[in-house]
Amino acid sequence: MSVRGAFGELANRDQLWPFLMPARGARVDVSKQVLLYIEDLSVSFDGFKAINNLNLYINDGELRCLIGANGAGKTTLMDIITGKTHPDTGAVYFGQNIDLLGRSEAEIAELGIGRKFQKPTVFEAQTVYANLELSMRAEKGIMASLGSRLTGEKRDRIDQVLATIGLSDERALAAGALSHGQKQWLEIGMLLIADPRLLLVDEPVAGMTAQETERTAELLTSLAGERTVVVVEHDMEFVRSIARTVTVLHQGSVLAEGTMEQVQNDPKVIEVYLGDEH
Ligand SMILES: Nc1ncnc2c1ncn2[C@@H]1O[C@H](COP(=O)(O)OP(=O)(O)OP(=O)(O)O)[C@@H](O)[C@H]1O
Repeated sequence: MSVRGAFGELANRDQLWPFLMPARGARVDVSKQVLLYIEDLSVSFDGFKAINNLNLYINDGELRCLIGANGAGKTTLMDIITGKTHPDTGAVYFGQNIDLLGRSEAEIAELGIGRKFQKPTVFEAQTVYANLELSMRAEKGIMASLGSRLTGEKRDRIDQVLATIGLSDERALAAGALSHGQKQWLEIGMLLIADPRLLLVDEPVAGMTAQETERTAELLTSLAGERTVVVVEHDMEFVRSIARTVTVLHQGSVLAEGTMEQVQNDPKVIEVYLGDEH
């Protein structure tokens, strides 16, 4: 399923004149229903293969969970997708037409790939609303941040995101006053402002209460469909509650893939990862 192909002159033009770019995500070719192609990917650190000939395909609109023991390569994989780490070999395509390798982190974010790190990094002294407003201004670039006022459309967008993340009633609260779970949702909201096509979420429920975990499951499930969501998580109960397809990474490669039930009963997985739980 090779996706190497002509990237085209148009894309080069877009790089030169970003203001000519059509609406975000509009150019991503998902005619084969696959949003992310990762093929024959490898990267070594000091001779150690953190990613080892990895092949992974994420369908457009799906909610995929990545699991794997410590050091399996999950973070490194996210780092490669988002342009933070450059692989030694392999291909990473966004849709069939956009080669992500060689692009900067900023360019990849611009293309509609948002990443949520484990620790929330909201602006604690600012209100929930102001945090969302700030990400909108950052998103729109320098021109928008030169003292321009929010238009009605932008305010509607913030209201919409507040409703999605369940923080409409907390809009005037300082972000620092939110619970840990609420901060995580706010940070997801800050990513949603940019309307990403693909959302990469690292350990979203670590440190959350049971109720917050449940709410996060609902949130991520509701985001899938319209967007594609890839979640890295260690909490197996949570993974069970949200995942339709689970990919198990081990030593930088895909060890197994399928429903939670399938991977749970896969002897290879039991041996290397879920053994203790069984
Ligand atoms: N920049 C780096 N330099 C050297 N080694 C690295 C670097 N980044 C990752 N590694 C190594 O690569 C391996 C894979 O690490 P990675 O962080 O991707 O695993 P992970 O699956 O995310 O683990 P965890 O669940 O603990 O976060 C580990 O052995 C790690 O020590």
